[in-house]
Amino acid sequence: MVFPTPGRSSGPPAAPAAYVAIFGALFVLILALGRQLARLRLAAKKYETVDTSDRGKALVARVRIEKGCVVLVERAVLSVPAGASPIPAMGFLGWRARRLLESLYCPASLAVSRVEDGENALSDEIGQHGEKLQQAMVQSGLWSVQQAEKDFAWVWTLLRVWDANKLSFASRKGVEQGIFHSISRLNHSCEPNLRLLPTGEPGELMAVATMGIEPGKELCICYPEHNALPMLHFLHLPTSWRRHLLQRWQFHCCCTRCQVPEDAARCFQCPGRAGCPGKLCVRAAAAELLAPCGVCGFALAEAEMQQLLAKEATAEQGVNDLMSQLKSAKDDNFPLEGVLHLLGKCSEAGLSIEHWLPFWLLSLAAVGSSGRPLRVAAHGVARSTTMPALPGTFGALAEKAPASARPLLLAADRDRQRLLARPGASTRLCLYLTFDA
Ligand SMILES: C[S@@+](CC[C@H](N)C(=O)[O-])C[C@H]1O[C@@H](n2cnc3c(N)ncnc32)[C@H](O)[C@@H]1O
Repeated sequence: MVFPTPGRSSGPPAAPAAYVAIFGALFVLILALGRQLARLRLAAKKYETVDTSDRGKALVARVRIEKGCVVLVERAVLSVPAGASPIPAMGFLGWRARRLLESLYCPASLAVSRVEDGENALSDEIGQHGEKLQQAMVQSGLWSVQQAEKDFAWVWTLLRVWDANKLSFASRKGVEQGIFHSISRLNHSCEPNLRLLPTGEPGELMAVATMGIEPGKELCICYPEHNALPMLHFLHLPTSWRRHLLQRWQFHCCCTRCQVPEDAARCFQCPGRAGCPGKLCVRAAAAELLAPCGVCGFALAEAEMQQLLAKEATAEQGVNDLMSQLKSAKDDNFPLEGVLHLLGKCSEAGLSIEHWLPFWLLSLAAVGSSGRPLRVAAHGVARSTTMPALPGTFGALAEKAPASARPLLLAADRDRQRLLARPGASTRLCLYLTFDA
């Protein structure tokens, strides 16, 4: 005796036409849902991609974006541990990822290897114009000699894309480098309005607004997130130095800050009427001369300007010597006295507190007097540009500092108290980066 299987109809089989109709209807429904979801996602997107006349494509805000808002979260299309060659990973890319990467900005050659890039620069591995690429592909073990010859063109394209678009970031796996579909479209600015932060997930980053952004405004990040010096962020450097470091990306920065003739990182206290809070800034392009005071209009004669610039150069020489000393310094012999002495020299030279030399020395002094290991503090600032609030104040430091260093220390103390008094100031104090204040 044959029993019907439970759930199975014992009646005549359904007509194939009915199945086709059901599957057809389901397919149409899924398509419509997909389209609706895509539309919703687009509506929720806070940015759009536009073409610019001088810096390729750019992302601009579609809506008003509030400070602290997460503008986008994205997983890298391709990521590898920092310093590792991306060539083997390229051998495993699917066609969709390849197409996506091929659509990103692609320069004609690789950036020249620079000391600050460390070892294993891509241009060292394969030559600036890909001369040694086929050899590197075969050495990776993923390509035969014949296949390397065939795939050369697209791997060479992807490597240039990689070199121009890769970003370094920390994740649970350690420091990684990766390229992204949207994040890699963000241009650089020396007054960025976004900061990239790791979400903690491997290969994932989020872009957070560091200020309120109006619709139509370009969204920008700061490319060299690593410090140029221990505890001095790239954004505090003088224009000429920023320009030098940006050569790594092979472009001349056309952000608004770089277009302004006065260099805010090289300013002197106004020597005009007593107590004038104004500054005289170096004009970056015009043969090292100073612009008149923005507050009282006081202007120096050329000979006096030369004198001030000579004093600045002497202070800078002292700082260069300190840098060499710091490179070999151990955590337990932090040269605090040397730092305070140099701060005094900066004060005597009339440098304003925003000038990069005193700014850097003040940061060092704060860490040096807190008893924190220099290495830990420098790393904290390099990765996040924020520092845990330091226990001591600049005021306390001023008591034991040479008299010449006191004016700058006391001014820094007032600034710090003002920062701490702001609503929302937390125990994590953004001491060194005031651009997003
Ligand atoms: C990661 S891509 C950014 C997106 C790129 N604009 C595009 O069209 O896809 C980096 C390149 O954009 C250009 N770029 C980015 N920021 C710039 C800036 N501030 N000034 C000039 N060019 C810039 C440079 O050509 C740089 O190599």
